[in-house]
Formats: sequence, structure tokens, C-alpha cells
Amino acid sequence: MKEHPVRKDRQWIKSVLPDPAWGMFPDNIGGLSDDSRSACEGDLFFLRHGKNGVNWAFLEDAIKAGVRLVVTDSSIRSNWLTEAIFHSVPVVFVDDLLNTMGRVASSFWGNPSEKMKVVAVTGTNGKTTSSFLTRSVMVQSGIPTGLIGTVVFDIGDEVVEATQTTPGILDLHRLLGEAWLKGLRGMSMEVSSHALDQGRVSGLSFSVVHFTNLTRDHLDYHPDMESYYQAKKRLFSRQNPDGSHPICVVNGDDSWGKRLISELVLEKRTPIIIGESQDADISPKNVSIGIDGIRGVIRTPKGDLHIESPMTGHYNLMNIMGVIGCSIALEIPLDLISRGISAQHGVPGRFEVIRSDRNISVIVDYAHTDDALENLLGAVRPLCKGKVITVFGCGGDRDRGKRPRMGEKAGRLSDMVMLTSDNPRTEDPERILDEIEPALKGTGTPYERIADRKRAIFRAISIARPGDSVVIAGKGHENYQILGKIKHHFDDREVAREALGIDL
Ligand SMILES: CC(=O)N[C@H]1[C@@H](OP(=O)(O)OP(=O)(O)OC[C@H]2O[C@@H](n3ccc(=O)[nH]c3=O)[C@H](O)[C@@H]2O)O[C@H](CO)[C@@H](O)[C@@H]1O[C@H](C)C(=O)N[C@@H](C)C(=O)N[C@H](CCC(=O)O)C(=O)O
Ligand SMILES: Nc1ncnc2c1ncn2[C@@H]1O[C@H](COP(=O)(O)OP(=O)(O)OP(=O)(O)O)[C@@H](O)[C@H]1O
Repeated sequence: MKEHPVRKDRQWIKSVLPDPAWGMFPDNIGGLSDDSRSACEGDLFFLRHGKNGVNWAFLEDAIKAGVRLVVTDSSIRSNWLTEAIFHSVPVVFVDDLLNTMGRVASSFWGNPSEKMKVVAVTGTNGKTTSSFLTRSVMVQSGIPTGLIGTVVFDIGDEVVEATQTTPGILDLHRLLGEAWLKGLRGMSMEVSSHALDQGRVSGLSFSVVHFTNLTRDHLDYHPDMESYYQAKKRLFSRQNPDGSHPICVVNGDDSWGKRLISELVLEKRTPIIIGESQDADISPKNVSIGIDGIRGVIRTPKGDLHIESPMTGHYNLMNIMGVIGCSIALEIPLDLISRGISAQHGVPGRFEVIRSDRNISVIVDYAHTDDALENLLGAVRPLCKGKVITVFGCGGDRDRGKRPRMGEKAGRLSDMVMLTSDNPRTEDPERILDEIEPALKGTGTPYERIADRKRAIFRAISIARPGDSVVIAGKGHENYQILGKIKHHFDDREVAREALGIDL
């Protein structure tokens, strides 16, 4: 049985759940699970609907694994109950399973998010960057803070590669619970639209929520931009379990951000607005963006704030201003905010420069939306003395609508393009390139089409001349490429070093 530091006896179970429809509460619960593959003896098992309904075999497997209590949705009543009775496992029915899961999981771990400062960021781009920066500021201000997002789940002495941007509801509560037990008092986390749509943050309490921007992405999952926006909006309209609302920080320069602000104001909420305009609560006063980073003065409601960051590009200025908003919401003094921003030297796979003695800049970046690609190439152009050579592709089994858009942006903003594969997944790599190519061709920019990503990177670096920049976009920190259903080891940074002749 899984060890749990907090005793979860019958009294506790009775306090969080209605009586079982059949059987009696067990004496104690060892852990929580909602997946038969990881269910353990002594667990409380949540039986959930999947996209194909309820799979009774999962329940059977969970019972075989020794789960002690089953909690499920009232709508799931069927002859499987006989199965549970046969195996003598008590069953509890609830009307809102996700809400119950959130409450039970939070309570199981001692309601960590209610005791910690939890800052959540959402938006199409900038979540990872903002979450790293926010953590840095929180740490500088003396709050030991963890990180949950696309790159890593970092809870003190335990840093694991992220499996998802926002983990499943039970993992999320567990990570917070373990973080609290390890002495962390803050968490900086990314919340994806998938997570919001699927209620993965149910039961969590947030101190501050931050909206970066919304541009086209994930329309393989959300039917349209309106649904995508509504999913994101949930983070701002939801209440914490105690009925309070988190403080909202919103990018007022983004058109969807503007809409969010007006809807929040109608709900009598007062978001902290960031943006270029002096009407924003947080705006640049005198800022320069150069090859060596961003420095200058930001206007804030608490006075002028000096910033000096090694990160570059206008979009990172927007990320920094959002993080300043979150930090002010947490009442962190300006000098510590400034220190935290300077201390964050970069984020893995985000504008990561591969240095060599070849006098060409190789930049690896996670940009995989047309907006991110446009911002990235816009940031590289003024820093580059020579030509901009862009290597990029688009993921398979994902939003196909962004393919021509990325092709057009790459062509229009580069001097040369290597059209290649991203993560083709189960799609034919050549068919993906077919869907990108016409828009790229339409820009008139020279390009080569090389589906093999390693060959494409080698080719781009081989044609680069001193002063040129090679931008390798799309995979950033990822150390794999998904071909079919298999993940193969692949790291743009390693391949670039190999092509540059740098010892690995
Ligand atoms: C499309 C999608 O988001 N699917 C999520 C969804 O899956 P689903 O509805 O199909 O559920 P299911 O797999 O049928 O399972 C239903 C229930 O049966 C359980 N189960 C399932 C299999 C089994 O053998 N035994 C078993 O008990 C499952 O644990 C679950 O409780 O619910 C599952 C349980 O929470 C998630 O793991 C799963 O995320 C998948 C794996 C995923 O990674 N989705 C991606 C698209 C995603 O969420 N991405 C965003 C980031 C996007 C970005 O910004 O790039 C993220 O936050 O990572
Ligand atoms: N505020 C921003 N606006 C537009 N583009 C941005 C912004 N911040 C970062 N980017 C670009 O988007 C890429 C991804 O950035 P980041 O990882 O911070 O975003 P993300 O929201 O976490 O992305 P994902 O959801 O795909 O993990 C960066 O590599 C950069 O090219």
C-alpha cells in the first residue's frame, strides 16, 4: 500500500463523502486513484467517464488491484454495481464527480493550495516563460516555490520531466500536497485550456491568475476560438473553494484580453491590467530591448520599477510585465521583484542560443504557433546582422488550420526556410509538409523541403555564413520526436551542437 503521511481514517472519509449506496466506509484510505493502471491496494478509486463512456474493465482491474472504496457519478448506474458488490467494495454515488474529486483530493492532502501562494498562468503563449519568472520572483521574496508546467514538475528536491502541461486532477493535488510537506509555500503553475475544460484544477485555490494572450491553437480540441476562449476564461471566473476570487492579471494589449477585462469589470472584479498604453496599471516607461536583453523602467501602481533581464524580444517584455502584476498582487516589494526578474537567465528551449566559434547564432525555440513564430522571428531580425534561416514544421494529429499560417509567417519573416517535420505523430510527414508548403511558396522566400529534421538542421547550419542566424523552431526543450506512436530520442540543441562540430 502507498504510504501517506496524513492519516485518512473513517472519520475523515465520512466528513468528505456521502454514505455509500452499498456497504460501509472502510477503516482508512491509503491513496487516491482514477486510473486502473496505477490503482493500488487500499485506494479510493474514482470511476470516471472517458471519451468512449465508462469502461467496466477499468473498474474490474481496480477492484483486482485492491481498491477499498469506489466513488462515481450518479449517472453511472448499471449492472457493474453487482460486480462491485460481488467483490465487496462499497460504492458512493455523487452528483458532480469532478467537484467531489477536487474536494476529496484537496482534503486528503490537507488543503495545501489554501495554505500556499498559488499563481496560475494561462494563455496560448508565454505560460512557461511567465511561470519560471514568477517562481524566480517568489523565491527571491523568500517564498520557497515549486513549478508545474510544460517543462518540469519541480517540487523541491524532486524534479521530474513534465508529462503534461497541467497534470490530471489527482496528480495535481498530490504534487501540491507533497510540495507543502517538503516545505514549499508557493507554487507557480501553468494551466492549459485542456485542463480547464476537463476540470483538472477543481478543488484548487489560487491567489493570482494571469492571462498572457490568446491566438489560434488547439482547434483540434476546441471547436472554435470562442470555445477556446471560454475554456481559458474559466480560470478567471471560477471561485476558490472558500468562495473568494483570485486577483486577476490580464494583458490589455491582446484583443481577447481586452474582452476578458471588460467581462471581469461587469462582474465587479478589478483586474490588474498590463500593456503598452499608459492607461494600463503596469506599462513600460523607458525600456530598451536589445541583443543582451531587456532593461529600463516599468510604471507600476507601487512606483517605478527598474528591470534588467537577459531575456529578449517584445513578447518577453509582456511576460515580464505580467509577472510584475502577479508579484504586486502578492505584495512583493519592488526591489525583490526586480531581483527575481534579473535572476531568471532563461527558460529551457525558449530563445536558447547555442554558442559556437562559427560566428553564427543558432537559436532553439519552442514557437509552434503562428503567433509565437511571428514574435520569435520579429525578435531575431533586429538582432541579426546577416540572414535569418528558419527551420520549422508543424505537429501531426493537431490543429491543421495553423499549417498554412505558419508557412506564411516563416516565409515572410525569414530569408531562407528549411521546411521539415515537427512531431508527425500518426500522420504522414510528407502530407503535413504538403499542407504548409503552398503558403510558404506564396511568400517567394527561397526554401528547401527536407522531412528528416536532423538533415534539415544540418543543412541550415551548413549554409549559414558569419553573421547569419539559424532559428530552429517548434520543439524547444523537447528531447524526443514522435513518429507514429513512438517517441524517439531527438533534441534540437544536441543536433545543432553536432552540426556545429561542438563536442557533446
Ligand atoms: C484529449 C485529452 O486531453 N484527454 C484527456 C482525457 O482523456 P479521456 O477523456 O480520453 O479519458 P480516457 O483516457 O478515456 O480515460 C477515462 C478514465 O478512465 C481511466 N482509465 C483509462 C485507461 C485505463 O486503462 N484505465 C483507466 O482507469 C482514466 O484515468 C480516466 O479516469 O482525460 C485523461 C484523464 O485525465 C487525460 O489523461 C487525457 O489527457 C491526454 C493524455 C493528454 O495528454 N491530452 C493533451 C492534449 C493535453 O491535455 N494537453 C495539454 C497541453 C496542451 C498545450 O498547451 O500544448 C496539457 O495540459 O498537457
Ligand atoms: N507573451 C508571448 N506572446 C507571444 N509569443 C510568446 C510569448 N511568450 C513566449 N512566446 C513564444 O512562444 C513560445 C512558447 O513560449 P512559452 O513556452 O513560454 O509558452 P507556453 O504558453 O508555455 O507554450 P505551450 O502551451 O505550448 O507550452 C516561445 O518559445 C516564444 O517563441
